[in-house]
Amino acid sequence: MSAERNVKAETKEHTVTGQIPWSETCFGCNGGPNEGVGLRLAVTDDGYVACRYFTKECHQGFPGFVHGGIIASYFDEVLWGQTVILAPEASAMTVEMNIRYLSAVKTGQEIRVIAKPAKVEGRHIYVEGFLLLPDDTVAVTAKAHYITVKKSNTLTEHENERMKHGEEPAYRTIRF
Ligand SMILES: CCCCCCCCCCCCCC(=O)SCCNC(=O)CCNC(=O)[C@H](O)C(C)(C)COP(=O)(O)OP(=O)(O)OC[C@H]1O[C@@H](n2cnc3c(N)ncnc32)[C@H](O)[C@@H]1OP(=O)(O)O
Repeated sequence: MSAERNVKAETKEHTVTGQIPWSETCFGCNGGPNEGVGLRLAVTDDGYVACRYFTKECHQGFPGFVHGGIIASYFDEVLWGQTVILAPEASAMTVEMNIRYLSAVKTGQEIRVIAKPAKVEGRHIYVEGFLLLPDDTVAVTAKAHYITVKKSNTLTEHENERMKHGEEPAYRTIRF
């Protein structure tokens, strides 16, 4: 496997057109006192799901660096966002994920996590993504495979109540 390390992405500004609804009960969405991750997923006009995120000190593995399991959570959440665009009437669960950690990600900095437009084959949704450091270095890449299930099989009435809908994205463009 080739190691495409220290590669800088060629970036451009993308227009944000909306935000994926988030849930208080989800570890990836909830950034409250229980120390969830707290990601907000923006949707761009060219079909990406993208997230600007300030990495938290409480998510350290090695001192000063984000734990690899937390980085996996960033991807599980952001790549999952593509499944919401593709199958809003369903809910999708992760069945496989492959992550390549190319460069360490420091805590206390703003990163961007991006999900490319997905490939769909029946119930199977395949999504790829990447994480950019502030200097546009591609630090992590990921591929995930989701399977759609009926929403009623995964969300309780209580969870549905705690879904947030009307929030506006915090930014109008995102560079990646
Ligand atoms: C807008 C909504 C908001 C919600 C807010 C909350 C935010 C949530 C954010 C969450 C974000 C993060 C998300 C998370 O963290 S999701 C949490 C982590 N993931 C899981 O726990 C999933 C565990 N798996 C299952 O529960 C079942 O397998 C599911 C329900 C997915 C399918 O079981 P079901 O009984 O329905 O279907 P089936 O068994 O007939 O299989 C169907 C097809 O799938 C294929 N297959 C199955 N497994 C695998 C595998 N491992 N690799 C490759 N392929 C696999 C299988 O061969 C078959 O293929 P085909 O024969 O059709 O070709």
